[in-house]
Amino acid sequence: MKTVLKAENLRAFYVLQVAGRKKVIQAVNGVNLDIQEDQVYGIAGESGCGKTTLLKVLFAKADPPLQIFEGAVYYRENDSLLNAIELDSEQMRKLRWTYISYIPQGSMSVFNPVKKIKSTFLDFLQSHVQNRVKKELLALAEEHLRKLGLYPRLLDAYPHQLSGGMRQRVSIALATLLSPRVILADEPTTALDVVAQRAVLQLLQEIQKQLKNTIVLVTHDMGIHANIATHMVIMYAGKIVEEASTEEMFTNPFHPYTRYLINSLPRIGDKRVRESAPGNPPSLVDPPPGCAFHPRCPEATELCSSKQPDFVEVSAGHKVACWLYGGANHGTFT
Ligand SMILES: Nc1ncnc2c1ncn2[C@@H]1O[C@H](COP(=O)(O)OP(=O)(O)OP(=O)(O)O)[C@@H](O)[C@H]1O
Repeated sequence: MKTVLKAENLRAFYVLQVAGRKKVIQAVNGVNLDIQEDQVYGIAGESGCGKTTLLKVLFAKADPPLQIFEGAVYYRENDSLLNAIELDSEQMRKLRWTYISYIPQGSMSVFNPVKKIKSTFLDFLQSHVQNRVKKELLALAEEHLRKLGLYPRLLDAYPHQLSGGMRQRVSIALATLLSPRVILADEPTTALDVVAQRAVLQLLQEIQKQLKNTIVLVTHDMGIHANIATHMVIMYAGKIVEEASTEEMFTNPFHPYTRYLINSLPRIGDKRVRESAPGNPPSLVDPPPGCAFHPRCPEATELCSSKQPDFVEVSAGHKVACWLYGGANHGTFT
C-alpha cells in the first residue's frame, strides 16, 4: 500500500490577542500521520482536542488566527511526495478537489441559501473543468449524483428545501465530483438522526468502494469509527496518543484514555453504568506537563506528570504514547 497523505511533526496554533495579551491555543501539537491509500482512516477524540484544526492543516488551509509553526503535510504525486504547505496558491488550487477534498462540518455552509443546488455544482465544475459548455457540465453533475444513488432532480432544489441528511449527502457528492484520492470529512453525521446518519455513512462507504480512495473521517463518535473505519488514531490535547487498525483498537486498547472512550459506548444487554473519562479536557493554552492525560488518568505515576511519553510501537502496527507500555522502547522512537 502507498502513502497518500503524510504529516510530519505538525504544529499549528491559534494566535489571539485577548485584552491586549497574546493567547496561543496549541490545537495541533506535534502530529505525525502516515495515511495509506484505499481505506477509511478514523480520527477520534473528545470535543476540542484539535480534530477539526488537524483536518484544516491537512487540507493546507490555515487562515488566521490559525498559523502553522512547524512541520510538513505531504501529498503523493506520481511517485514523489509534495509538501503541501510549501506549494503556491496555483499549485494548491490544482490539487484541491482533484487530489484532496474537504467536507466541512455543517452542510448548510457549503451552499448559497438563495441559489439552487445546481448553481453551486456549476460554479464548482466551471472553475475546474475546461472546454465544456454549461449543458455538458450539468450532465456530469447529474451522472455523478446518479452513480451515488441520488436523484439528479435534487439539483433543482434550494438548500432549505432538503432535509439535513439529504443536504449532507449532496455536499458529499459535490466534494467528490472530481474523484479525489483523499477525502477529509469533518463530523459528517453531526446533528443528524440515526436514519440520516446511516444514509450518510453508507454513501461515504460507497464512494470509498467506487473510487478505492482514502476517507479521513473525523468524529468523536466511537460507534461510527467501529462501523466504518478500517484504521484509526486517537487524539488528545493536540496530539495523537494511539494508533492501530480499528479491530485491534477496539479489542486491545492500550491507552487509558482510549479505554474510557470505548467503555463509554453503550452495549446491548449490558446494563452497567458506562464509564467515561473523569474530569474535563485540559486547556490547550497551558496543557499539563508530561502526558497531558495524567491529571485524569487513574493509572498515572510521577513519571507521567513530568515527562512526555514517546509514541512507541508496542505490537505490530499498534502504537501508543503512554508510560505504561513500551518499556525500554521509550526514547528510541520520536
Ligand atoms: N477559529 C478559532 N479561533 C480560536 N480558537 C479556536 C478556533 N477554532 C478552534 N479553536 C480552539 O482550538 C481548539 C481545538 O479546536 P478544534 O475545533 O480543532 O477541536 P475538535 O476536536 O474538532 O472539536 P469539535 O469536535 O468540538 O469541533 C479548541 O480549544 C478550540 O476552542
